[in-house]
Amino acid sequence: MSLFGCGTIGTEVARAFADGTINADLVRIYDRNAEKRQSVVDEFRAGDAPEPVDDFTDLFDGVDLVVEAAGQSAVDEVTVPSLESGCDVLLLSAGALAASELRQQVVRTAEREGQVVHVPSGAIAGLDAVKAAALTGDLETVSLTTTKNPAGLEGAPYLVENDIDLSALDSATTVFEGSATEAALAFPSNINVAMALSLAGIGPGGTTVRIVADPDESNNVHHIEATGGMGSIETTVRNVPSPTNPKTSYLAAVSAIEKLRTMGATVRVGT
Ligand SMILES: NC(=O)C1=CN([C@@H]2O[C@H](COP(=O)(O)OP(=O)(O)OC[C@H]3O[C@@H](n4cnc5c(N)ncnc54)[C@H](O)[C@@H]3O)[C@@H](O)[C@H]2O)C=CC1
Ligand SMILES: O=C([O-])CC(=O)C(=O)O
Repeated sequence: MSLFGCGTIGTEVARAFADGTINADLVRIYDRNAEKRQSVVDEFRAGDAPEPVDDFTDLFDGVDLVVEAAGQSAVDEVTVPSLESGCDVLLLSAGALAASELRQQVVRTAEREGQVVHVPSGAIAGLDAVKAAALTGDLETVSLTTTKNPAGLEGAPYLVENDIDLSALDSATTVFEGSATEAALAFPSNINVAMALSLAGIGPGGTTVRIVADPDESNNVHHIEATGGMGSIETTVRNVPSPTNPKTSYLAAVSAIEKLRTMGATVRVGT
């Protein structure tokens, strides 16, 4: 496998290769920041380390899967070339697929090339049930309410464009309501989970998203509600943020690791 993105999630994923949790080889790594590449190499014993490359197109040769853990712009750059080079992809920055043109291009390319696009559950719980409910054809509503400390939302384009100053908040405040499509553009680094939920359920146009900034909340909280002919589903995850990136829940990295680990497992539990 190869890794695109050596930040918070990429480093945790690399550690899982280094300590044998994932029973496969990490062959090459890429990040636009050379220091980040080197710090991932340093996670490995000499001789076992992946090769750091400074051009992402060098990730593909002889590799079966590329893990993207960088950002929405990276999904745009790397997904189609990976698929065309015979690699499956695992996308953490799934919100990029809110752009329907890219989503269609990715799906068409994967179909044509016979490759697979993996979107892990990431920082949320319940995609197994939502997927099964969607299969019945009568899943009616799916909503996600995400509550983060202002530190986990800072810098989002929607807040900047609308002059929303989170430092002025003294209580929980809804800062955004809209579809998952709108949320992915408004909060590209905060709400990739909404796209995973959309792809599992009723699509990004029909999935509704509410984002709450709460100065008294220290966790990244994701509450899903889904209703339909099968009954109703509710899940809440209260995630501990990653120490190196408060936007990113620690569970997101572990979810990707578990996805990669079970690709080679004999017993695979869950939908
Ligand atoms: N699906 C999910 O549940 C979750 C997804 N995410 C997403 O996963 C991605 C990674 O998250 P973190 O590791 O916390 O971010 P991070 O900011 O800690 O690390 C990202 C790394 O990617 C590199 N990078 C970014 N864009 C790049 C590009 N276009 N080309 C080359 N290198 C690039 C940066 O230099 C940095 O080292 C983000 O897009 C984040 O929004 C985060 C949390 C949950
Ligand atoms: O890690 C989280 O809690 C969710 C997140 O940032 C995302 O989906 O982009």
